[in-house]
Amino acid sequence: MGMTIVEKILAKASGKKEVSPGDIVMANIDVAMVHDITGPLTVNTLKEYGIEKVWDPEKIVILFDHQVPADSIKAAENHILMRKFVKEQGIKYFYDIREGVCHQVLPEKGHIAPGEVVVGADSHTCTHGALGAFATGIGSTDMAHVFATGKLWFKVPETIYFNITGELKPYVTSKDVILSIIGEVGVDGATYKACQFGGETVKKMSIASRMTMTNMAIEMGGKTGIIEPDEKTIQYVKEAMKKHGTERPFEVIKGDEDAEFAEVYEIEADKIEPVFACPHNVDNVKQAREVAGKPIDQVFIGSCTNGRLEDLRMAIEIIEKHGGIAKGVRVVVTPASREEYLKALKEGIIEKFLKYGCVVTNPSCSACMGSLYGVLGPGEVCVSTSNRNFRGRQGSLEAEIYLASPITAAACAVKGELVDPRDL
Ligand SMILES: CC(C)[C@H](C(=O)O)[C@@H](O)C(=O)O
Ligand code: SF4
Repeated sequence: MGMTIVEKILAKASGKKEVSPGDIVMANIDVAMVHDITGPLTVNTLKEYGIEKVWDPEKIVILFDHQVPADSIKAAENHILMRKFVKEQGIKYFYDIREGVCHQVLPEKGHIAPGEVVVGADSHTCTHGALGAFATGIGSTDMAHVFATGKLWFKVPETIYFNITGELKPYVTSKDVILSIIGEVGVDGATYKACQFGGETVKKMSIASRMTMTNMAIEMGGKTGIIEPDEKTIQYVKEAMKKHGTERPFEVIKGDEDAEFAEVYEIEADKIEPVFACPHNVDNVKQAREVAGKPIDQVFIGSCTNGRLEDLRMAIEIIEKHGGIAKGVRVVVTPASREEYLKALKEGIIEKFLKYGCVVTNPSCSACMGSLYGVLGPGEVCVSTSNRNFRGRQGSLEAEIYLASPITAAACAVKGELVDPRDL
C-alpha cells in the first residue's frame, strides 16, 4: 500500500522503509525553533536536566517575535536569558527583536525545505507544511528533549485530504477557503490528523496564500497542515536559501498515488463566499452577508496568517478604491516580517496605510495576541485577519473578534461595520 507525503517524510526521518498511521516513530529533527515566550522554559528545562550542550547549534533557530521590543521587565528578562543561551551554545541562527513573526521569518530565510521534519515551540508551526515539510508545534519541555538529542517521537498521524477544485470568485481568498473548511470540520474535527490540502485551486495559489491555509490546520485540531511541493515551492525555497546563505540539499517528497486517506473532502472553490469566523470559536463560520451591519471598533491586518505582502496589497487596494477608512474605526496594520515590511514600503503600501490614518506597527505578534498594541476593551468589536477569536485573545473577555480575509477586513474598515466586500 502506498504512503501519504506525511508518512513518507516520517518514515525517512526515522530510518524506516514504511510506516502506517498509529505507528510510533523516533524521528530525526531537521529544524527546531523556539521564540521569546517558549524558549526560556526550554532553556531552564535543559539546565534542570544538566544538559550542557545542544545537539546541533546549526539546526536550532531562536527568534524573538512575541514581545518585541520588550514590553515588560519580564519580557526583557526572557530576552536576556535567551541571548545568553545563544552565545553560550553558539546558536547559528538567532533573530533578535527586528525580524518579525517566526512563521514568516523561517520560510523567508530559507530555514524550511520540502521533506524536512520541523518542530517549533509554537502551535502555528504547521504553517511550514506549505513548503512540503512535516511541521508541528510542540511544548517547551519536549523541545528540551529535541535540543538535547535532535530526536522526538511521533505517532504517525492519519491524513485528511482536502481536494479543492475550481476557480475562487472575486473577493474570495485562501483565508475564506480555510475558514469555510474549519466551519465544516469543526475545531476538533481533525484532532491529531495531518490536514493535506491539494487540487488545482491550491496549485494556482501563491506560497503566501498556501501558508494562510496550513497555518490554520491547528484550529481544527490538526497535527499538521501540508501541501505537496511543486515548482513554485522549489523556486521559493531555493531563492530564500540563496538570498540568506542557508543553502542545503533537500529531497522533494510527495505522496504515493495509491496512498490511503482517513477521509477525503471535495471542496468546490467557486461555491465559497467571503466569510467571518464569529465569536468565540474559529468554527463559528458564517457568510459575511449573514452578519453584515454590525458596527466595529477596530480592524487588525497582520499576523502569521495574513500579514504578508499580498495581504497588505489586497487590503490597501480596497481602502484606496473606496477613499479611506470609516471615521471612528481604528486600523492596526502589522507586516509579518521586516522583509515583507520593506517590500510594502517600496511599493508605497505603507505610505498609503499611513495616509489613510491606519497605525502601522513593527513586525511582531503583539496585536495578534493583545499583548502590547491593539488591546481591546470590554464590549469592543474587532475584525482580525489572524487565526484565533477566542474570548480574551486580544484583551477583554467581553470583546468580540471576527476573523476574516484581508479583503473583507479592509472592507469592514471602510464601512465601519461588518460587511461582505462585494457589497461596498
Ligand atoms: C505564545 C505562543 C505559545 C502561542 C502559540 O503557541 O500559538 C501564540 O503564538 C499564539 O498564537 O497563541
Ligand atoms: S502572529 Fe499570532 S498566531 Fe502567529 S505566532 Fe504570533 S501570536 Fe501566534
